[in-house]
Amino acid sequence: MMFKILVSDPLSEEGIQPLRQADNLEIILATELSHEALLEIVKDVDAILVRSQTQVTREVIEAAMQLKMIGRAGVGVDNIDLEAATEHGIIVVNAPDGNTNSAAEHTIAMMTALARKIPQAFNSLKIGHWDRKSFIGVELKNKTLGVIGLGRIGAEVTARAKGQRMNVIAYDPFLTEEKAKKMGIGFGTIDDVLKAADFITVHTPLLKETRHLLNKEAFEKMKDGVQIINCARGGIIDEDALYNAIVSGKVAGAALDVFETEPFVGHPLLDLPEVIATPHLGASTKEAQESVAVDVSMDVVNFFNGEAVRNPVNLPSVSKEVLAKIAPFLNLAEKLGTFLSRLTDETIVGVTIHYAGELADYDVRALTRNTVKGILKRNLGDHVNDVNAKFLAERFEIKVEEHKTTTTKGFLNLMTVEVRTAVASHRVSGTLLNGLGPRIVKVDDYVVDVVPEGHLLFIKHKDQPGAIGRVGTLLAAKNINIATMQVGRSEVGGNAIMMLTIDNHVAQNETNDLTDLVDIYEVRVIDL
Ligand SMILES: NC(=O)C1=CN([C@@H]2O[C@H](COP(=O)(O)OP(=O)(O)OC[C@H]3O[C@@H](n4cnc5c(N)ncnc54)[C@H](O)[C@@H]3O)[C@@H](O)[C@H]2O)C=CC1
Ligand SMILES: O=C(O)CCC(=O)C(=O)O
Repeated sequence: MMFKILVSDPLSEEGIQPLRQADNLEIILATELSHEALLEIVKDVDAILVRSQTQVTREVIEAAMQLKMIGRAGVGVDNIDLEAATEHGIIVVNAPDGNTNSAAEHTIAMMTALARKIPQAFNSLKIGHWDRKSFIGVELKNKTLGVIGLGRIGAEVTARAKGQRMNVIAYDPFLTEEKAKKMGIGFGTIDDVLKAADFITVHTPLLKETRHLLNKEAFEKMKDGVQIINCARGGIIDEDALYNAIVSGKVAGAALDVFETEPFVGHPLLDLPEVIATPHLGASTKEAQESVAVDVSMDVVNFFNGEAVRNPVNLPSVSKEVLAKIAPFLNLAEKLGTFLSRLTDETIVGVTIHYAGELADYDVRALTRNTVKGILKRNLGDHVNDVNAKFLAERFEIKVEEHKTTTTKGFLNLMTVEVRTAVASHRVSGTLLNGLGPRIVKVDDYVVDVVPEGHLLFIKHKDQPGAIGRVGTLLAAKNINIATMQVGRSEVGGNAIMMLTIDNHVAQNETNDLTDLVDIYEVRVIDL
């Protein structure tokens, strides 16, 4: 099968070689598209690869009827509507490591250029002035750099700033005093950083919590003559507040690579001599562009070959080691979900998954997703997948819970899934038997031993002589061949179940006359 991959922002040609080499991918290079042209071209593509220009909005996602994947060759995914992608079951991947170094180097270059007024001096020289008085700078040595956001780039900037003999103080919600000590930097609240720093650089994502993190109040807390660097995302700084803080003399200078609205042209900030700027060039190096394009292309190749992706944004990533351990259970998890969804016609309001034995040691989130996917498939078919399973469960107000216990009776591993409706609950347990594969070992209170595969008939009956024979005779009359049969009962003469595997699918209504038989209460067709 061929998949169409739209590359709608300029990506390094060397970097997209993995796409070109894949024989199931057709690449469409179409950059600088108008909004209308983008809406048209996405209609039949299977994946879109972007940098930061293309706005992958809900409208674009909803116009792309075949879309399965969005790849961001870079870190920030604020140009992609993640909620809409997740809702539509579209996986979003990014390339979080490939441009870290370039962005950190750009930050240091901007800070140095700012401190020494290099762009301003160059502009002056270009128009014929040999002016050595107007461009007195400051040294970086012994100045304090405040780093807000100590992730990949923030940490690289910190290491380089220390090389410049700067003191660094950082704030990040995940930074501990111990870690700061180990890194040889100061640790504090955001206010401590704002108050202490001579230079402040931001390296957070743009989130609700970080929008306008540097606003009027924040500038008021800073030292007089502070200088600001932003090579992360435009909206982190309130540009109007920055403008006022520069004009008032509070802020001595700002180096900006990113802006609230891009392209950023004709803005009053650009008229201020204290401001230097680049047009979002943090990641614009040959090395970074090649690296991010390779990373995202490899994930596209993996995805369309049915393999796990390395850098999912709207799915928790699973390490290779964890995946190797849980992979054999993924199929079992989905089958248990599918099985349970067929045991009731009532609305499911809750799902609890008990992981026991060796499963208790694993990161089982992928198994939970697969179980929920199996449950929802009955009504949603292909509309539910790994990406949107939990999202859809939330939307349908189905409460999903996980429990773990290291002890199991008789099994090395056991997954028990319970679904609750307003009137009843049902449980099914499954295990992976060493060398024998998956088995369903319990349904509600009945112990069974069934391979979860193919076409099943689940029959509730009364434990009476003749019940099984009557079912066999009627199925034979319908030319339905029984491949295997399991029987379980709660007590002699009490309620019992039969689980039959049959050779071909039968429709539920073809089994209606089975319930007319004496002592047969309920028949459910389950295709696994
Ligand atoms: N100018 C450019 O071309 C480039 C810009 N970027 C941008 O740089 C930023 C940082 O990227 P990475 O370091 O790769 O991301 P990262 O995810 O490794 O680090 C972000 C850090 O920000 C911290 N953070 C989140 N909320 C915070 C808050 N309220 N206050 C303080 N810290 C907070 C997080 O805990 C995390 O440690 C992103 O916005 C990314 O989009 C990245 C590459 C190139
Ligand atoms: O693609 C680019 O050049 C921008 C990179 C960027 O901003 C990011 O990775 O977050």
